[in-house]
Parts: sequence; C-alpha cells; structure tokens
Amino acid sequence: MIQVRGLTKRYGDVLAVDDLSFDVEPGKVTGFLGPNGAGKSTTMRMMLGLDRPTSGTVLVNGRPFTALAEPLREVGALLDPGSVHAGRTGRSHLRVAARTNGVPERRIDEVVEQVGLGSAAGRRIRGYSLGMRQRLGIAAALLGDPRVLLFDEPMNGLDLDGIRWIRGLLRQLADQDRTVLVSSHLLSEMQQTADRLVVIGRGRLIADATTAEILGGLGRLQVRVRSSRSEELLARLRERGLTAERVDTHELRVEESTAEEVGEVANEGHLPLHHLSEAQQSLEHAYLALTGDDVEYHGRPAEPTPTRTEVAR
Ligand SMILES: Nc1ncnc2c1ncn2[C@@H]1O[C@H](COP(=O)(O)OP(=O)(O)OP(=O)(O)O)[C@@H](O)[C@H]1O
Repeated sequence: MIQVRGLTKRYGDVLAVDDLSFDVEPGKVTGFLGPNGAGKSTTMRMMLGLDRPTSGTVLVNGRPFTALAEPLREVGALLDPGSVHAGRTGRSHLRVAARTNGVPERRIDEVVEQVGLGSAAGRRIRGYSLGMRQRLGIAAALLGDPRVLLFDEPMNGLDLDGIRWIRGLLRQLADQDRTVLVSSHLLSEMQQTADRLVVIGRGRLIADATTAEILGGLGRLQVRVRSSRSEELLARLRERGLTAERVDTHELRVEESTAEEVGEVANEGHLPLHHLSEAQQSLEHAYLALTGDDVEYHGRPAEPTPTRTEVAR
C-alpha cells in the first residue's frame, strides 16, 4: 500500500508535483498516467526516498521509505534502466544488489529465471538490447521479493513481445496481492494494463478511478484493418465475439478492441494484413482534453490521425 498525501515538489520556479493525494492499493495494477513532464518520475522518486518532498508525505506500507528496516525487501523499483554499470554482467549486477541488501544469492537464479534473462545473465550489460536491460532492471526490482513494486515507463521502447511480457508480469504480481504502480505517458498502453488509473498533469491530480470508469468517460477504441481476405477475417473477428463491420471492399472496423487483438485473430487464421491501426483519436483527444492545460509540452496539433499516437510528446 502506498499513501500519497499533499505531496508537493518544487525545483526552483518549477512546481513539479503539486499537492498530490492518492492511494495505491495491493492486488491491482495501478497505472500512473500523464503527459511528459507531468511529474510521474518525481513522484516515484519521492516514494523511494530519492527526492525530498517540499511538503506532504508518502507512506509505503504505513511508513516513510527512509524508515523501512529492509527497503529492498519491501519496495522494488525500476526507474532508469540505463543507470547500470555496463561493464558488468547481468548476474554480477544482481549479485552486487543482493549483497548490498542482504538478499540470499539463490534469489539471483530465481529472478533471472522469472524475467527470462536466461544465458544473457552471464553476458556484459553493454551488449544488452533495451528489452534485456528492462528485464535486468525488473529482475533487480524483484530480488528482495517486495510487496510493493514501482515501474517507471517499463514499456518504453519495447517491442510487442516485450510489452506483452511486462503486462503479464504486472498482472501476476498484482494477483499475488502486491502493490503495483506503473507509469506511462500513453493512455493506449495503460488501458490494456492497469485496473486503476491515477492521471496527473503538471503535477496535479486529474483523475483517480478504475480504468473502465475513466475510459467510459472518454471515448471508444476502434481498430481499422485491411486484408485481401477481409471476409474470412470478419467472420473470425465475430466468432471471437467482437463487433466488426465492413467499411470498404477490404477494410473492416472493429469496436472496442486493440490492434494487438485483431492482429492475433488474423495471425491465427494465417490471413494477410495490409493495414492495422487503432483509430484512437477520439480517446487520445479526450485524454488531451482531460489533461488540457496541464500538458507541459504540446506536440503537433491534434490532427485526426488513425494511428497509435503519443500524446503531448
Ligand atoms: N532535478 C530536477 N531539477 C529541475 N527540474 C526538474 C528536475 N526533475 C524534474 N524536473 C521538472 O519537473 C517536472 C516533472 O518532471 P518529471 O520527470 O517528474 O515528469 P514525468 O511525468 O516523469 O515526465 P516524463 O514522462 O517526461 O519522464 C518537469 O517540468 C521537469 O522538467
């Protein structure tokens, strides 16, 4: 359990976190969502005692992080996967972390196995792909078998396999009744991952509710897909219980699904795809409207675009 109360952080003129209050409960994946610069990382750093609040408090399992007797056994975190000694092997990185925190060495094999690092654990980190670095960072977070886990943008830069793996892991951790907080600036990523969402913009709390409640209040997700065998695809999508309809000779629209799901259906039937996109502008626009002036950096104007768009990059 994490309890954030009146949390505020000021860096000179910048109010990075502005009077935030929310709870992160065990047994659920809580998404911490907000555009770039919203204050997610700063909040997580304060949860971990890496930054001092200007005012307000964060309690982890009822106590400030600094008062935890064995922090790594209570809280695990993936913050910046780049901040590791690249000359070390993955295993020696974990060994150092285990020793420093009084974690038995046998845990190393367990977490290497759990994150699927396999033989790569014996290789130097400098040769790791981004996905392997993320897995190593997650292995380190899991070392102390903590009840509370924080992941800062764990899906950044990962391919679909990596994202699906992380999603599964987060679910598994929550099912073990752990407290799981995962940050992202992409609504599309969080809607498939989180049970609850805490949405912030410019350091302020914008929404704190279940994902379904927040999405229900926004827009609906649509997938557009083109295939030369669209008739078969349409049948398979409907078989799966999805609401799909034809919009053109080869093009279909699928309601309330994801590109991932539609892609899987096509793949199962060995059907060729010529286009696949999440028509998400209404949702992303709604998210932008929700964060509104709280977006620190506006990117391109919000032209309707049927692709998976990042908000406020
Ligand atoms: N050490 C620091 N010194 C000065 N300003 C900072 C510092 N750390 C963060 N900020 C500022 O605080 C605000 C919040 O930043 P933070 O990194 O917490 O946002 P974020 O939501 O994690 O964004 P991103 O998704 O880009 O990481 C930004 O305006 C940022 O520039």
